[in-house]
Amino acid sequence: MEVGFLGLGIMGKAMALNLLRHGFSVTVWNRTLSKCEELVESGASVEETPAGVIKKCKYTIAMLSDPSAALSVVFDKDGVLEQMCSGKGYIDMSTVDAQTSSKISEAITKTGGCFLEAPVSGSKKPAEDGQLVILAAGEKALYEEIIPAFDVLGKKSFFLGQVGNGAKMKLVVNMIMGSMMNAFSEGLVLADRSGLSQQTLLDVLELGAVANPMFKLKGPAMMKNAYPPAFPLKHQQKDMRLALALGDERAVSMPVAAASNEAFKKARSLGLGDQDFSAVYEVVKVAGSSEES
Ligand SMILES: NC(=O)C1=CN([C@@H]2O[C@H](COP(=O)(O)OP(=O)(O)OC[C@H]3O[C@@H](n4cnc5c(N)ncnc54)[C@H](OP(=O)(O)O)[C@@H]3O)[C@@H](O)[C@H]2O)C=CC1
Ligand SMILES: O=CC(=O)O
Repeated sequence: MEVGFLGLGIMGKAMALNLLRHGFSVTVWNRTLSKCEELVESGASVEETPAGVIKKCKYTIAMLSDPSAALSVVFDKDGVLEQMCSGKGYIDMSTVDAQTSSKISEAITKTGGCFLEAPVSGSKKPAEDGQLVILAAGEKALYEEIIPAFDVLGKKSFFLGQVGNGAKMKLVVNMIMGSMMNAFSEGLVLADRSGLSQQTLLDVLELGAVANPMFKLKGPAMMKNAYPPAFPLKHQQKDMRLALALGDERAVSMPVAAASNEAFKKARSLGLGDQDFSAVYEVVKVAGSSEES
């Protein structure tokens, strides 16, 4: 199967490499074209524009940073729309809001092409291992056609109905994840300031009802103040912001998420946006400084 791939950041690179490893013919494009080199060494072809990829491939997947990137790659000069037509499918796996996704869907559909949004749950390692959870919505026929690629990229795919539902589900999940990361950071600080071992806290958490892979994976590095980027903090803050906007729209009060968003914003203002989202711990540590320290 031949697929195009737009966006070779942390996730896109891992996903495109995975497709190549599983025998797919992959044609890539990235805004910073030099990032395509590693993919070429692994057997990918390169095009110089998104339009070039669309022209060449029946199916094209995008994995871009945020709504503005997703829109720009579709609507700008040399973008997706210039070559989109009947018989082609565009699958946007970026995390964006439902409005952005719907705008892209309408434009693609007007050309006669098919659109699927398919944001993913799971970070760098699940992307490398083909263990993502795919939250698809949009054109059901395209979903069925692209399943061979989803089977390589993920451990489970959900089809959630009309465009927007995948985006909303992803934002709900990441709103919970961002709030959990803040609560976890506060727990690490509180344990430390109470004279308790943080490692023992991790061991206790692991055995109880709130055990989860995120605490287990991120905790040891956080204890060493290390935040190698798997899920960049700037993207987690974008997801909190978009989830809060969804809450505004639906009149859902979310004080926990709002407080977590403030902590991520503060972390960004301190220059931590490109670190892993667990770097919010740095903000919580400072906020948690008592008058005794
Ligand atoms: N990392 C993670 O753990 C996860 C991330 N996601 C989501 O997946 C998406 C990608 O994440 P990730 O790979 O981590 O992000 P990165 O920041 O590593 O990569 C972002 C990609 O978007 C491209 N890009 C940014 N702005 C533009 C623009 N204006 N025009 C064209 N291309 C642009 C970048 O190109 P360039 O190289 O030129 O900068 C790069 O290819 C995001 O929506 C994120 O929220 C979802 C699940 C997990
Ligand atoms: O969006 C991030 C993730 O880990 O899922």
